[in-house]
Amino acid sequence: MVLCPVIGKLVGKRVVLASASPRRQEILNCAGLRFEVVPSRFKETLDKTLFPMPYEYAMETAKQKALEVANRMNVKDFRPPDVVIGADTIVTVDGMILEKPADKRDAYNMLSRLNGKIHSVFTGVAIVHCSSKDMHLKTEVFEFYEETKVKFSDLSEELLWEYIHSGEPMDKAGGYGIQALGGMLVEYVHGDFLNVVGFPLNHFCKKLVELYYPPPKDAIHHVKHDSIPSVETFEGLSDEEFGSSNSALQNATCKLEGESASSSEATESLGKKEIGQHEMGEPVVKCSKDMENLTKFPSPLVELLDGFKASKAMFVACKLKVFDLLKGKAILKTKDVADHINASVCGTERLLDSCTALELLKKTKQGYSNTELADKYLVSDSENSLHGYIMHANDHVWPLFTHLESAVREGTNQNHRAFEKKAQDLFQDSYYHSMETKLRFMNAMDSVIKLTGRDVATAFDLSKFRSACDLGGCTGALAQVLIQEYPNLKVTVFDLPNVIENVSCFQPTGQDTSRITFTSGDFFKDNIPEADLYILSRVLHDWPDDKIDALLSKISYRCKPGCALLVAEIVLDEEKIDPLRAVLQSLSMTEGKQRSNSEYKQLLEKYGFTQVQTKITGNFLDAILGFKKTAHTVN
Ligand SMILES: C[S@@+](CC[C@H](N)C(=O)[O-])C[C@H]1O[C@@H](n2cnc3c(N)ncnc32)[C@H](O)[C@@H]1O
Repeated sequence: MVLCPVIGKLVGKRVVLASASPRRQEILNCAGLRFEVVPSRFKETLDKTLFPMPYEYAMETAKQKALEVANRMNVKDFRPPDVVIGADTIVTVDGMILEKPADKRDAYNMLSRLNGKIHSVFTGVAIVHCSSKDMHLKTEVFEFYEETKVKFSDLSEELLWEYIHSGEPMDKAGGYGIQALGGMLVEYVHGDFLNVVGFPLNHFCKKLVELYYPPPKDAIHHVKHDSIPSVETFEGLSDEEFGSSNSALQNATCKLEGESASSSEATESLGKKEIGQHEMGEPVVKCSKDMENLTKFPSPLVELLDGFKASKAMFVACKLKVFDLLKGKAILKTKDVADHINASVCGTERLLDSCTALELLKKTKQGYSNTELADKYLVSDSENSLHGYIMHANDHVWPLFTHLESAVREGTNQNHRAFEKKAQDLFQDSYYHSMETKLRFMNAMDSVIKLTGRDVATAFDLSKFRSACDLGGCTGALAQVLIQEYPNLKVTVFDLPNVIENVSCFQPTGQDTSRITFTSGDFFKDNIPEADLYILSRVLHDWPDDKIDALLSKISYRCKPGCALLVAEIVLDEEKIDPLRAVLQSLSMTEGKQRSNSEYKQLLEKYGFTQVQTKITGNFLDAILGFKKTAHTVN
């Protein structure tokens, strides 16, 4: 239930709390806010001496926490959330800022400083509104702080230590938690209690009012519509009106003359308050923005409803090479584009307009041209082109997803329905069943690694390894990055014979590839080459447990103590609901599955790899590294 009408302003928006604090989550949850939690990775290490006032430090830290999350999510999800909320709580006493204690001794020092005295608790809050254009994040930051004074009783050493040994002080600013055992230390509080807990809810709601309910404008603005006379609207009803129990009011849609409902019907449903004076003989309907929001089609659902149309529009424009035609500074009229792509003028116009609405093209009087985003990623021969991956999505993934309902009902891959061919082996029978599909798949893999390979290769320091073997290394795109990053490394790319036969057309010109060797074989049946470092990039998620067992047993057997296995996959969160692209990818129902960090760790440990570390890169693929401890025996 949404208790506070201003919180309702955030309904339908993707709101993220950039804080791991369970107390902040609880306060905002209780207020009825729906949000995701993405703890910030911003280190709280700003130089305190740069801030004349302690609350300035708290506000800056809150802002940096929120911005870090907004940036990370923009890169990860290719679009930012709508709102990110950051907060930072500090305690100040005798001009000193106290944050979370590092250990028990630190907690003792802090609590001794507070003992018997009045101190201030400041929480800085940043509300960051996000948007993005061509993947460039734009932010608007609104900040505030709240101060609460707290008086500690005179406490004995024994009590202080007893409290410290309870473990409660460790993750709390100032070393105490007022909402739990720490409440016993406090004589009185002046100000907002929840601010001491970690989040000044009252001030937050006031800030939302300020942001979303600007004072009513004297000016009434005119709404223009082709088929109806211009009418006037007021913006911003009061909270009271917004929260009115009159359900007819809440459910009412603004009805204007010329629309199907008569004005008397409108008067009835909206009540007198909503129907204004007649000016110049025209009815004036006062329609608050809040009511619009309540009755508006929820935007996240609109995005989901239309998402498939947007994807397909981009796929088709790529397939017809529209972006290739408009590459660089080219500007073309509809007719010219239609002629070049051999398509109808009316169909081409609709496609070009849709791509413009999707911000892939720009439209001016002179014609259509590529946006920066399209030039960089959608032109088929650009350095960072995702064209290959998009064609794979169009020609392979799309048909599979048209049978999603059957996939869910039957719990199986839908190759037989989508391609009229049962796939015993995903690669031989599906991706590689013709030269065309094989090259398309190889192109898709190549294009993704060109964009993410560097992050995988540098997720860990691999400089101590002299030889690597990229199992299922496909075109050798990751091998290319590895030899550039590590001058002493030689890489063997191991893949199926019909892949290795075709790698030559993917090799970069003018680069030294002498440290890369291509070897063909089947990693389930054949011996795998010897190496210090084995790599499995996007291999494990494709196979069922028995195949994984065969492959990892073989690698473990070949891998000498001190040597390592590097896995590149999208790592799911422990709840397996994030990142979205991995969750959705699993719907195509290959026999394999996506895994969480703890599952990858367990899997690697099962096959004799220790010190397993994971790096979430923030790019398309994450990296997991484990070291072989002792020789593993294959059963
Ligand atoms: C999903 S692709 C990943 C390619 C590449 N590692 C990457 O991350 O872009 C899986 C690769 O494993 C290869 N592969 C599949 N089955 C194989 C097998 N039995 N032996 C060797 N390679 C195999 C495929 O040919 C393909 O190149």
